[in-house]
Amino acid sequence: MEYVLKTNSLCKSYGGFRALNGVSMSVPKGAIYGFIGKNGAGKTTFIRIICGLQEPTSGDYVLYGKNNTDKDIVKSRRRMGAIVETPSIYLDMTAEDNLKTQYRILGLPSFDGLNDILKLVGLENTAKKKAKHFSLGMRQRLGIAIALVGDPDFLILDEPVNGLDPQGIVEIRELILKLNHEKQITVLISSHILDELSRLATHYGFIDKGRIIKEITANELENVCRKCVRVEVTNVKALAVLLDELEIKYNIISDKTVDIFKKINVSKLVMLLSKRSCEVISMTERDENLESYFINLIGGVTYE
Ligand SMILES: Nc1ncnc2c1ncn2[C@@H]1O[C@H](COP(=O)(O)OP(=O)(O)OP(=O)(O)O)[C@@H](O)[C@H]1O
Repeated sequence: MEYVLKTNSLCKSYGGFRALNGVSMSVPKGAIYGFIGKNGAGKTTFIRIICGLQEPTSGDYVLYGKNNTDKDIVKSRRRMGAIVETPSIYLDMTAEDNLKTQYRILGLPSFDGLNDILKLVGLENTAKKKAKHFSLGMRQRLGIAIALVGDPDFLILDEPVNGLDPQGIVEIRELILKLNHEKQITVLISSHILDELSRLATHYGFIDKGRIIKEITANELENVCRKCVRVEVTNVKALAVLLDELEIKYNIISDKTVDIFKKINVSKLVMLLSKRSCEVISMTERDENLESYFINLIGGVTYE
């Protein structure tokens, strides 16, 4: 597997406080990597370090094959666009002038591709409207447009849908998917809006108290979180044999419980089992999602 970013035991201390405590994570090329953690978990600190805005206290990382201590890390960073915390836009300027400013900051010789970027983020018709008159969603899309100047193939977005209304959230989602699918841009996206992230991400990294507690692919997570009915019976073996006969998928959880991954006809199941001297003690529908998975991971604590 090819990785855009690999970090190795990154630590960051502020005085005596460890904001990052040995973060090792890997972002595969082509991924939409959902970076999940509650407020204060260390997401922004991590992103600031990767963007070169802060130095790690210890540990290192490799971005596009270059170690952060390597002089050529600057070249790797040119392949990256980012929004850290809030997008850096000039409110008194139009979308076009904001982009032109970014072209100049990056020292690009012409404004080639500017109109394409405006179109891509759906701001091509904003003409002379200044960014201060944009909706929050438009500002966020302008922030992404600015991050796209220089044609990056890795985009880092820190909480891009925070504070947006449902329509704004959908627009950002569609934009991120378009950038990933059509332009093959790898995206690292931090968020604590897990329902939204679960519609996008191909990979997840969970951070808590400055530590990565789990990395998992969306497919793996789907298997873990599959909708199922948990059935408690007096004879698991009899239930397993019956489910095999009916070609229904299941997981044996304990010597009394089985998770069944299909809608089942309860009365039929109870009747068939009773013929095999097996009683059903209880039956519960389980629908674990990204949010409950995360809460379980961090030890059952709710988050803001
Ligand atoms: N410059 C700083 N000086 C001291 N402490 C800091 C500094 N920056 C961040 N911290 C602390 O480090 C911890 C991690 O902060 P960080 O902003 O990285 O978290 P986060 O996961 O991005 O949270 P949020 O979702 O609220 O943005 C927090 O406890 C924060 O108070």
